[in-house]
Amino acid sequence: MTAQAILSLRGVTKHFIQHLRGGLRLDVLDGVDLDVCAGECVVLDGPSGVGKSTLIKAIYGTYRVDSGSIVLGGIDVATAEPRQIMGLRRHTVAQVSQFLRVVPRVAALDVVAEPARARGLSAEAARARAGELLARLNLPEKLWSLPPATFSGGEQQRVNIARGFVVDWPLMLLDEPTASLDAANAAVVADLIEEARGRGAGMVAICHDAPMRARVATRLLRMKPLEQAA
Ligand SMILES: Nc1ncnc2c1ncn2[C@@H]1O[C@H](COP(=O)(O)OP(=O)(O)OP(=O)(O)O)[C@@H](O)[C@H]1O
Repeated sequence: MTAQAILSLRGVTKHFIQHLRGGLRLDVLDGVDLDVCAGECVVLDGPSGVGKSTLIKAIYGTYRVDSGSIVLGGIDVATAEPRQIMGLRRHTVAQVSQFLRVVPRVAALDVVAEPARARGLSAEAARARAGELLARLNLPEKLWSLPPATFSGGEQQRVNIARGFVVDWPLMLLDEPTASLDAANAAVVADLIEEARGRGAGMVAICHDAPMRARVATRLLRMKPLEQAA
């Protein structure tokens, strides 16, 4: 691990067995190395199906990898116990996908404030920070007290983004965070990414939109499809 690396991957390898295709073996990641330092936003680059989401899910501890190491916060996610992964998700790493996992009957403002509350901020301070973010992301204030279940795709995505940025995470994993946003809101997300980088956050992102990618990426990790055995 280099001096200031927040995240360090070495030799990460992963395959899937596709049971619906007669147990076909699909090799997706083969020896991925990556260091992400404070203030960097590394964008994963490669064709559809190359393994970008798989790599993000492996870093977040959702997918187990076959071999290699994924070190963040002094813990190797590749071999960590579930409670260590939960600890990393509470203090060190956040994943922001394009879809909000809707919590029934909880107001949008509280959905956004919750990670800040979980990190010890008072209810008042967490809600104030949540409100600032929702306002910046142009979510009408009349929606803040409603559960997001019935919100449009773009409204839910903005709630999700606000929830991701409500805490100053050391590492953020962004999976198409602007996929259903208009240009004005996508620009706000780009600002939030830049501000988080300025605070020293490291980021790994998937971003298909070329102008957005050009704006946020400090570096690309080029991923190539693996040759599959016949
Ligand atoms: N849980 C799973 N079980 C079996 N195969 C999977 C699983 N998750 C992903 N795959 C397969 O692994 C390959 C890589 O998928 P992944 O979603 O990581 O690609 P991607 O690069 O993010 O693609 P896209 O840009 O289209 O989102 C695909 O062929 C996919 O079908």
